Amino acid sequence: MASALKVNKDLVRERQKCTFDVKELTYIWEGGREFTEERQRYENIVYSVKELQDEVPELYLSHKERYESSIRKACILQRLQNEYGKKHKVLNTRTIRLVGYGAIRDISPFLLHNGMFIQTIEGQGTPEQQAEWMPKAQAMQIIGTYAQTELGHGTFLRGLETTATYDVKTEEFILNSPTLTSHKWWPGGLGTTVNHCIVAAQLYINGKKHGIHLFMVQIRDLETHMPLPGINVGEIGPKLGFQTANNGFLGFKNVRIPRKNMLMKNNQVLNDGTYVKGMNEKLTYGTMVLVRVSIVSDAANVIARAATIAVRYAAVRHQSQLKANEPEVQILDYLTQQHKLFIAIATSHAFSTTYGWLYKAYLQVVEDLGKGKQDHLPELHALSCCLKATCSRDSAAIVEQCRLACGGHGYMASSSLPIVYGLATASVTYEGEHTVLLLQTARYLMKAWQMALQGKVLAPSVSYLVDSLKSNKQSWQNTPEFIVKGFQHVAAGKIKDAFHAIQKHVKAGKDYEDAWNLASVQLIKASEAHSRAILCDVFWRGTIIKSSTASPGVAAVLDHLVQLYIVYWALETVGDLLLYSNITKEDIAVLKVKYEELLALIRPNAVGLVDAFDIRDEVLNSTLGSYDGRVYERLMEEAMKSPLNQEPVNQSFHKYLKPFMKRAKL
Ligand SMILES: CCCCCCCCCCCCCCCCCCCCCC(=O)SCCNC(=O)CCNC(=O)[C@H](O)C(C)(C)COP(=O)(O)OP(=O)(O)OC[C@H]1O[C@@H](n2cnc3c(N)ncnc32)[C@H](O)[C@@H]1OP(=O)(O)O
Ligand SMILES: Cc1cc2nc3c(=O)[nH]c(=O)nc-3n(C[C@H](O)[C@H](O)[C@H](O)COP(=O)(O)OP(=O)(O)OC[C@H]3O[C@@H](n4cnc5c(N)ncnc54)[C@H](O)[C@@H]3O)c2cc1C
Repeated sequence: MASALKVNKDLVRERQKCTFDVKELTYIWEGGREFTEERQRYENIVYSVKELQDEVPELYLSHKERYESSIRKACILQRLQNEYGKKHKVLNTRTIRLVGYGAIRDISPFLLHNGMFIQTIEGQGTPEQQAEWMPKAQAMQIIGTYAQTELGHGTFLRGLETTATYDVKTEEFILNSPTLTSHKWWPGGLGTTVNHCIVAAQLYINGKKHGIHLFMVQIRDLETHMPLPGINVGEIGPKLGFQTANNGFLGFKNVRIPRKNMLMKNNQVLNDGTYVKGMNEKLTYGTMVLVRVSIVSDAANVIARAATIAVRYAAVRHQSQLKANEPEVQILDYLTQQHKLFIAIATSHAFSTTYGWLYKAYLQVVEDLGKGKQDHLPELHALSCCLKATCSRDSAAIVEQCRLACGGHGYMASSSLPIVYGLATASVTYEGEHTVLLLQTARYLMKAWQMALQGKVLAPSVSYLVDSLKSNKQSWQNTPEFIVKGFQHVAAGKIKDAFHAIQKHVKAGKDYEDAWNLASVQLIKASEAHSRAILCDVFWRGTIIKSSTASPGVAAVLDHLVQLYIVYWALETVGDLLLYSNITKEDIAVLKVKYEELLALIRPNAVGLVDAFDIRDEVLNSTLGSYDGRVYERLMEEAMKSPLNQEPVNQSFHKYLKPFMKRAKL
C-alpha cells in the first residue's frame, strides 16, 4: 500500500468515513484469516522478485514477445510456488491464480496444466496411473493440457471425431484426426508450451465405437521440444483476450500410445480388447464439473477487481455540479453511479458465498462416488451448469458496467478494465457454452417437475417446487426471506410453463426433441430463474451464518449487501414477480424506496468495501484503481511509456506524411 502522504485526499476522506473493520471483512471474504495471511505472505515474496516486474508494459510487446515473457514469468512463479509449498504449505488455487495475474497480467500458459491436466490425472486415473504421472506433472517434468475441443465440435462431445483405435496385437491405441474438423482447437498451452496432453477421443475396439474416452499422449520430445512423429501442432493466433494462454491446435496421424495411457479409473480396456464399462459413463466429464464449480469463484474475483477499480476511480473523479455555484461532485455521489457499482460489490459477495456452498456439495459427491454412491451427481451437474452459466454471464455484464462507469478512461488499456473484460467474457463460452449449460439444467428441471407432480421426494435444490404446487395464498411481505420465496415461485412458474409448452408441442404431434427445441427459449428462462433463486437463497442463508460471528459493523455491511442483491434482482425481474407471485404495485413502490435507502447506507462504506477485497496494486495493474488514487498522474505516466512518445518525430512523418502533404499542396 502507498504511504498515507501520497494518497488522494478524497480516498483518505472516504476511508475515514468507513464504519466497519476492513480487515475483518477481508478475512470473511477470503474464507478465514489464515488464507488472507498466506496470500499476503506469498504476494510479498512474488512481488519482490525483480525479474517479474515489467520494464515495458506487456501491451506494447508483440504477440511472440508477450508469449515469451509470460513463459519466463510462469516458470519463475511455478518455482516460487513450489518452494513456498515445501517451506510452508501448498497454496490454494485461488491464491496461485490471483497472485499470478499480478505478474503475468493475462493468462498463464500453464493455466491448463495447473487447472485441468493435473486434476484429470487425479480424477480419472487409476492409482497406478496417478503414481506414474502425478509426481512428474506436479514437478513439471511433464507439462500438459486438456485437449478436448475440436475445430468442428466443442459443445457436442459425442460428435468429436478424433479416434483412438485399439490394436490388440501390439496392445496400443492408434490416434488419428481423420478430417480437418477433427483437429483439436483451443486447448490452453497447446500451441508451443506443453509436451503432453489429455486427449478426448472416440474409442474403437474391433470396429465397435465405445464413445469418448481420455488418453495421455506425449506430443513433443522432452529434450528438443520438437513435435513427435505424426503430430501436427501449433498456435491458433490472437483472440479477444487470453493472449498469453497459448491456445493451440493439434492433429494426429497414426500416433501409437500404450494401452495403459487410457485413463481407466471409470471405464477400462483389457489387454485382449475386452471393454469394461464403469459405474457411469458421464464420470469421464468429471474435470469439467470441477472447473465449472471453480468458475463461480473466478467470477467473484473478476468482479472484485473491476469493482475495486471503478469504485476508487468514482471516489477520485469529480465531474459536473449537482447545484449551481457548488464544486463539482465526486461521481460516486450520483445515485445512478451507485446503482451501477454497488451491485458489483454485492454480486462478488453473492458469488463467493455460493461458491463455498457449491464446492462443499462437489466434495460430498466425490466422497460418495468413492463409496459407489451416485445419487447426488445429477443434482450437482445441474447446479454446476446453471451457476457457471449465470455467474460467468453476470460477471461479464458487470465488468462491462464497471468499465462504462469509468467513462472514457475506462476504455484505456491502462485502466486494466478491457483485459479484465476479456477474462470475464471468455468464461461465458469456455467450459460449456452459456445456453448449452442452461439447457442441461433445464433437462434436470423438467424431470424434477414431473417428479413433483408425481409426489416424489425431490433433491434439496429443487424442493421448492413442491411448495409452489400448493396454492400460494399468503400475502406478499417485503422481507428478504419472502422475496427469496418469490424468486422460487418465479422459477417454479417458468419451469411449469416450459414443461407445458413441451407437452403442448408433443400433443400437437411433434417429436419430443422438436418440442424441446420449440420450447427452448422458455427452458433457458426457467434455468436462469432457478439460478437466481439459488443464488439469492444461498447468499441470504450464508450471510446469516457469517454475520452471526462478525462484529456489529461488519454484520451490518454484510446485511446491506445481501439485501441490496435481493432487492436489486426483485426490481430487475419485477414483471416476473407480478406474473408468478403475490407481489402488488404497492409492494414494488416500497421496494424501490428500500433500494434507494440501501444505496445510501452503502455509500459511506463503498471505498472500504472494495478495500476489503484486498487486491494489491500489482494485481489491479490499473491507472484508475490503485490504492493511492493517483489517477491522473498514472494516466500520464503510462501514456509516456508509449513507444510513440520515445522520439519527438516518428519516421512515418518523413516517409509518408510529408510527401503526402507535399502532393496535397499541388
Ligand atoms: C500464473 C498462475 C498459474 C496458473 C495457476 C492455476 C491454478 C489452478 C486453477 C484452478 C482452476 C480454475 C479454473 C478456471 C479457469 C479454467 C480455464 C479453462 C479454460 C477452458 C477449458 C475448456 O473449455 S475445456 C472444454 C470444455 N468443454 C465443454 O464444457 C463441453 C460442453 N459439453 C458437454 O459437457 C456435453 O457435451 C453436454 C452438453 C453435457 C452433453 O453431453 P452428452 O451429449 O454426452 O449428454 P446428454 O446431453 O445426452 O445427457 C445425458 C445425461 O448425462 C448427464 N450429464 C451430462 N454431463 C454430465 C456431467 N458432467 N456429469 C453428470 N451427468 C452429466 C445429463 O444430465 C443427462 O442425464 P439424464 O439422461 O439423466 O437427463
Ligand atoms: C478462451 C477459451 C479457452 C478455451 N480453452 C479450451 C481448452 O483448454 N480445452 C478445450 O478442450 N477447449 C477449450 N475451449 C473451447 C470451449 O470449451 C468451447 O469453445 C466451448 O465449449 C463452446 O463450444 P463451441 O465453440 O463448439 O461452441 P458452439 O457449440 O459451436 O456454439 C455456437 C452457438 O451454438 C449454440 N448451440 C450449440 N449447441 C446448442 C444446443 N444443443 N442447443 C442450443 N444452442 C446450441 C450455442 O449456444 C452458441 O450460441 C476454450 C474456449 C475459449 C473461448
